[in-house]
Amino acid sequence: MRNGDVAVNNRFLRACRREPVDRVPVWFMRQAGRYDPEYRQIRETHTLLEICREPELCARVTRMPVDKLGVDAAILFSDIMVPVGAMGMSFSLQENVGPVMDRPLRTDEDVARLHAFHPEEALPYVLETIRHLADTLPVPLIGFAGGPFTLASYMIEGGPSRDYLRTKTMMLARPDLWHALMAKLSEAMSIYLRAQIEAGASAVQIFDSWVGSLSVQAFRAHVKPYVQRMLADLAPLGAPLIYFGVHTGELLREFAEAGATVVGVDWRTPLDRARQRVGSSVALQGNLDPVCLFAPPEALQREVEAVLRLGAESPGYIFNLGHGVKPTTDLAQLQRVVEWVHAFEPHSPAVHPTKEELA
Ligand SMILES: Cc1c2[nH]c(c1CCC(=O)O)Cc1[nH]c(c(CCC(=O)O)c1C)Cc1[nH]c(c(CCC(=O)O)c1C)Cc1[nH]c(c(C)c1CCC(=O)O)C2
Repeated sequence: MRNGDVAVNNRFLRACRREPVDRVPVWFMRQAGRYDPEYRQIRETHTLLEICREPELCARVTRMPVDKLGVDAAILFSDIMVPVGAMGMSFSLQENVGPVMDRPLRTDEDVARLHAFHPEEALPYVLETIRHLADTLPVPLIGFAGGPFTLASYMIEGGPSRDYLRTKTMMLARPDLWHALMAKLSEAMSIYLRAQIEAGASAVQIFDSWVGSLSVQAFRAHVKPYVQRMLADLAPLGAPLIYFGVHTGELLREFAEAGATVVGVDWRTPLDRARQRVGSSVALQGNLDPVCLFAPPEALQREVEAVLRLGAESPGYIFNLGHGVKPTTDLAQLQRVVEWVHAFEPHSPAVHPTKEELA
């Protein structure tokens, strides 16, 4: 694969497709962010949404971790809330808090007012950024959108939440309204992701970060059909489809069944257990605890290697954190992790302690 004169490193895409790889591919959720002094400097003069709206700057920020860390994929710099604005709900991104809606979504009228959007018309800058990156990056570009539960939770709660009380109450008390909302969100995000792939994203990730707050039964009844529909709509495009949320150990099998081709795993579930749950037809991505990046290098290296041994046991594995890079992380620690992941021999049989050694 080439971009003009640049050869594109495709080990990330090969691993997504469970094909043999020379090295385990690695990228980090939130790999462009406040841990990087250059990013903090840009943020002194631009808000996050301003960066998103300026294709040249947005492409530069997207590319920074590729050049600084040596990761095997870039992820579009944007936010899951960007298309929420295009659907007619205004919000702000508050530092150290997250998205806060100007007016939360609570009533039938609020759901009726939410509208579909044409990505080329409503968010032309996103697609322009993707086109520019797809022509110039030395690694594949991952596009993304928020998952329907996570977007609904911000809309309904009005901001971050601990217990998703209003969201789950709507699900139970007003199933008709809930289903209307899920249908609108999943359809809009599926159109948005399709546009990203058509503009040049090689893979997409659905960040349903907070869906792990649901029981397996609630996920099956109230969310899974919509995720399944999104994934089925996108499957014919041939791009790998990553589905991720935190606290989702019990849901991993459901994610694979819903049609994800790559399942993201947080740090709570060991990757061998995740593999048992999802079967052999999908790839896995994860799952170093982001807090391990605050450990001394020797301790960090042990943790990275422990993750690699479990993850690389079967084909189709992408190294990542179990959630996003924390803002106070040391950039040098991320560089070390990339080096160690790339030094690991993916095909060497994992070294298991013998029964005698364990005894
Ligand atoms: C839940 C969620 C959001 N946004 C996103 C999610 C899903 C991933 C996850 O679970 O973390 C997705 C997201 N947000 C951002 C990206 C960029 C791409 C990347 O490097 O991963 C991605 C993939 C930029 C951003 N989006 C945000 C930042 C924080 C830094 C800044 O304000 O510049 C970044 C880099 C703001 C944001 N936006 C959101 C939150 C919770 C926050 C953090 C608030 C804070 O810590 O100040 C909503």
